[in-house]
Amino acid sequence: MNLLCQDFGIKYNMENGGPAPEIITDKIYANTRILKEYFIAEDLPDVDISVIGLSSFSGPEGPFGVDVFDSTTDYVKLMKSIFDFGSIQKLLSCPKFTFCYDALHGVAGIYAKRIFVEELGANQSSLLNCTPKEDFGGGHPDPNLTYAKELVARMGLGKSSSQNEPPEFGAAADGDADRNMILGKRFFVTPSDSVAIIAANAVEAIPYFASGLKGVARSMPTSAALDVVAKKLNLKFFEVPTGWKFFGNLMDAGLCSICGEESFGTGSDHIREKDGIWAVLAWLSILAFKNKDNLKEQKLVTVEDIFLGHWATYGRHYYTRYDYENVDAGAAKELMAHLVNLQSSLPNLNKLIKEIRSDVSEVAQADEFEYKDPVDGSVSKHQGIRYLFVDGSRLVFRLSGTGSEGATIRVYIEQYEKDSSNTGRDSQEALAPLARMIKLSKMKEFTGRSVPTVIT
Ligand SMILES: O=P(O)(O)OC[C@H]1O[C@H](O)[C@H](O)[C@@H](O)[C@@H]1O
Repeated sequence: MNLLCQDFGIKYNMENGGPAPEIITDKIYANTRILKEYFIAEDLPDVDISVIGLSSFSGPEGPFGVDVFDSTTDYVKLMKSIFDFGSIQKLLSCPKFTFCYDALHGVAGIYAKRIFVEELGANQSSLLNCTPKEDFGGGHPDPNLTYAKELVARMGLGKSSSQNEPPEFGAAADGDADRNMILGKRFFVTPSDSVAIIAANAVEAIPYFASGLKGVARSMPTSAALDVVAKKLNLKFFEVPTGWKFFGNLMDAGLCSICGEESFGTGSDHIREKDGIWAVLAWLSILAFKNKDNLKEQKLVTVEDIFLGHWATYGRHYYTRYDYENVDAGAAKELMAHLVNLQSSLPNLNKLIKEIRSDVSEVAQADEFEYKDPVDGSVSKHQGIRYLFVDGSRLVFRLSGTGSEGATIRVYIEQYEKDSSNTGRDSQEALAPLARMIKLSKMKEFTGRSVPTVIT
């Protein structure tokens, strides 16, 4: 990677293994447009990647080797340097603590067997879909309430007909194991809350963070649950555009220890990507810490108990995301332009809001999110259209950068509730008045859609 950067004449540290910054991907793209030919080494024998060892070859530029190694061994070593495996082991061996991990037939299965079963002593029956399959067993390896169906049913969420008592703790990973979903018994953990709770408990529960957090960060559309933790704990805080590369810069500069995105990505500065297994170990560490003097008691501290305690201290950020998938790309662009237009006059905007629902608070600030990287000074514009309300609520519109057909419009709806007697409501119900504000976007008129394709 370093070579690549030198070739491009750019001074960028890409040895950190994180996603490439735009300046590099732009250069790569430019190169693909001037490439005239490439060579294929047709007679290179296959390397059996199921066998560990070094294979030597000779090529036109001299001898070279292909080293096949077991990446789980390196990963286990790294995780052992971060977490207290002994305390997690005690938790997992407590008969009252039940656990379920769903790898959705992705690569996480290999790591789950090695870490949760072999290293930490979890029961083999705790693992669901942990054999990696090329077609993911016909499923879609996305760790969310829609696609992790089996886990969701086992955890007592959704329309489960099972009579069995759900496990205390459940988690899932996506196909390449960088994203995660965390669940408690009959309890969904939003990714925005997950990173906030990990940050609030990291110093006490995770040895790697024992000397304190350098700072925390979230992507713009992720809820502000992390902001209130940072404020109370007096931590450096960053709000960055969507995309992990922005966290990497902060981490390389020693400014950020823990970060997360609403799109089920959570991680720390141990690497420069999100890490699905790390997130599960972080949650197991918090549960182990909260239960350290409690394992022989009648009742364990549950995921839900941790949430109730957290909301009592920090308040709750009700949060939901609506996705309108595969809409006409032109219509999506027009809708976004209309939303930007609406921002030109706050009085007019607030008049429209009151006409839709008089009990929704006024917009105090409306803008397109723009980020100036504090490390390299680069500026990223048009990173989502924000409506920030006087009472701390937010409505954010963004075009997905990963959708495969047409355009996907994401709408993020968030409302802050400080009063602890009001933090236990159903989030769709609590957010219903604010969700009506989607009308501002003329969604139906532009796209023909009156309901989202997916609600998370
Ligand atoms: O643009 P979206 O479809 O919302 O996807 C956003 C996500 O894209 C990729 O998966 C990146 O690795 C994530 O860091 C980012 O959150």
